[in-house]
Amino acid sequence: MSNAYIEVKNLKKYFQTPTGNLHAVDGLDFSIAKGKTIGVVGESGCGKSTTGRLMTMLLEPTEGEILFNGTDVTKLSHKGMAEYRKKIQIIFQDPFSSLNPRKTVFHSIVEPLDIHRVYRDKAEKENRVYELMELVGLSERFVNSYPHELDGGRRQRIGIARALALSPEFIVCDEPVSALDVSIQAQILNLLKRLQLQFGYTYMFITHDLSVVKHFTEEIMVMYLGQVVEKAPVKQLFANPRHPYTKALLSAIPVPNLKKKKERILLQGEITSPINPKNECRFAARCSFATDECRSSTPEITDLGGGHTVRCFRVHELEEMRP
Ligand SMILES: Nc1ncnc2c1ncn2[C@@H]1O[C@H](COP(=O)(O)OP(=O)(O)OP(=O)(O)O)[C@@H](O)[C@H]1O
Repeated sequence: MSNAYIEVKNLKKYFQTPTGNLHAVDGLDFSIAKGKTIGVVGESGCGKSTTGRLMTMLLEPTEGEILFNGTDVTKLSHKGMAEYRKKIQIIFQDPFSSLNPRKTVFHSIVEPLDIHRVYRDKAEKENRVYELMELVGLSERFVNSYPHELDGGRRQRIGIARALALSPEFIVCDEPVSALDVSIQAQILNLLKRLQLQFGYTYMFITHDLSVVKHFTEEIMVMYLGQVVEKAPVKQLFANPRHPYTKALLSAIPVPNLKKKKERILLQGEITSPINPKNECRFAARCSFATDECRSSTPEITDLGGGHTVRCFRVHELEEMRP
């Protein structure tokens, strides 16, 4: 038996739509070690947020297992689920829409403590709110401010303080910096990193932007239409991406050094529908290397060793073709 802290097996989420079953997440397998971060990357609609919501059980999976310390949380009793919910938290992209505009900073942060009745003593509870504000770098002078009176970075700090309130173990960060200015992005990423070092949090970091996770995660999982097409330790993925889709994503990251100018790979062709997907490689319609085999059967995952896996029929052939 594996001793992974979090282990996900064959996780699926299908949504019923008027035209058929939409395969939002279609057979994910991965694990996360305690205190580490997994990055989940891919274009809009590939199933990143659905994966995050499944991990926090805000959505019920259609199939599959989510083992948390060896316990399958998809099968928890009502009481067991209440305990699990305290250990896992989610930080959303847009704190403005996830915060109640009529609640002050104090009331936003105290809410999870009240819902879970953590403190009987009022003074202790207030102290905890101030402690959380300090942890996330939010000055006490904002305690009675409303979200609209604060900038995006400070609003996200409230979102983080709320997520930390119940002392979680695992935090899903769903595009936590995408709505922020670049200068503020770095501050929030540094804060999340510092908190991880201080409290040993395990993170799932969801983003459409590979450059954001480069210095933040140990491992990256690239998703395309509900499936993982490539998973690797972060350095390996940036140094030697093997799936044509990962290569295209990486080619879109601007490089500051003009001498190292790289060619951007533009993806052409229509994105395959996630509704009742055919038996084919889901990337085939946009892949310039696709063959008849790619258009008539689904590739299995190839294990390249060292934690690097790829879902592509032609992975070895394409490596040989490299200049
Ligand atoms: N409640 C729902 N009902 C029907 N379809 C849904 C539902 N939620 C998500 N989907 C569909 O599932 C697919 C995956 O959506 P998801 O939001 O997980 O993608 P994403 O990668 O997070 O995209 P984005 O970055 O735009 O949020 C999309 O095709 C989306 O339209």
